[in-house]
Amino acid sequence: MLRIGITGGIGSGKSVVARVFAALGVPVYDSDSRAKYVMASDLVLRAQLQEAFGTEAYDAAGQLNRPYLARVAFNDAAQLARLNALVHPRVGEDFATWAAALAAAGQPYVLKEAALLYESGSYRGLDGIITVFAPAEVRAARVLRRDGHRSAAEVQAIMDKQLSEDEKLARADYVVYNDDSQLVLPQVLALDATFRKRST
Ligand SMILES: CC(C)(COP(=O)(O)OP(=O)(O)OC[C@H]1O[C@@H](n2cnc3c(N)ncnc32)[C@H](O)[C@@H]1O)[C@@H](O)C(=O)NCCC(=O)NCCS
Ligand SMILES: Nc1ncnc2c1ncn2[C@@H]1O[C@H](COP(=O)(O)OP(=O)(O)OP(=O)(O)O)[C@@H](O)[C@H]1O
Repeated sequence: MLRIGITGGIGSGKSVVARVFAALGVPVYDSDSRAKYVMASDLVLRAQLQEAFGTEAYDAAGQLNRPYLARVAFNDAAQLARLNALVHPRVGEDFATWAAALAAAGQPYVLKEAALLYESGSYRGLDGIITVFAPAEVRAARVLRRDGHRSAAEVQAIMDKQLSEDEKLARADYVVYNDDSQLVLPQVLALDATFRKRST
């Protein structure tokens, strides 16, 4: 079974593109939401996050305090590195377990969707990477429309913590253009055929 990564900067549309693969029956691992699930359910990780970022890392109901962590981590490279070092290895283990079950069930390929495949090093365990491309100004406008609670400066701060589009494009094995220059569906169908063929 192939393990294919799908990445792209904030607002590139990787979740939208991943949903098209999912509609074709491809299992998709959503690293963002799995990271949040692991941060909420893994008691060791929870204790480590509270030790690193204070008890405010969780709210009174025991839920992850995302606005607090976003403020702390997206404004300070050292704090973000600390958060990543605690969370990313656990997400890696969670993905490995998830993918092993699907391999045993005979899936030809699965997708791992993550904003940070290169930055987190998790590209190393994958058989190919798709980068979803859209220019920075288009991505910023989409995120401002989607995330009402984030300011333009906050979106820019997140972009500054991610690899540039140029670098992601240079390192990608496959690219899906989601900048309105091409239709997405034919690009996804072509990749789906490629991966099914590669897996045989
Ligand atoms: C800091 C947290 C709690 C903020 O949550 P919030 O709901 O406000 O934002 P959300 O998760 O939707 O992130 C917004 C966007 O920021 C970007 N982003 C998320 N984590 C990171 C990071 N560690 N480094 C750079 N960019 C990031 C992504 O493009 C993401 O879509 C959350 O992002 C988090 O737990 N991040 C650490 C875990 C992680 O790295 N997740 C990403 C893939 S594993
Ligand atoms: N081609 C498009 N035209 C218009 N809007 C789009 C297009 N592609 C995606 N969007 C919208 O842009 C926003 C960002 O897309 P999406 O959530 O898929 O991005 P993402 O890459 O997963 O971002 P993040 O890193 O924040 O998770 C969404 O609201 C989505 O509906």
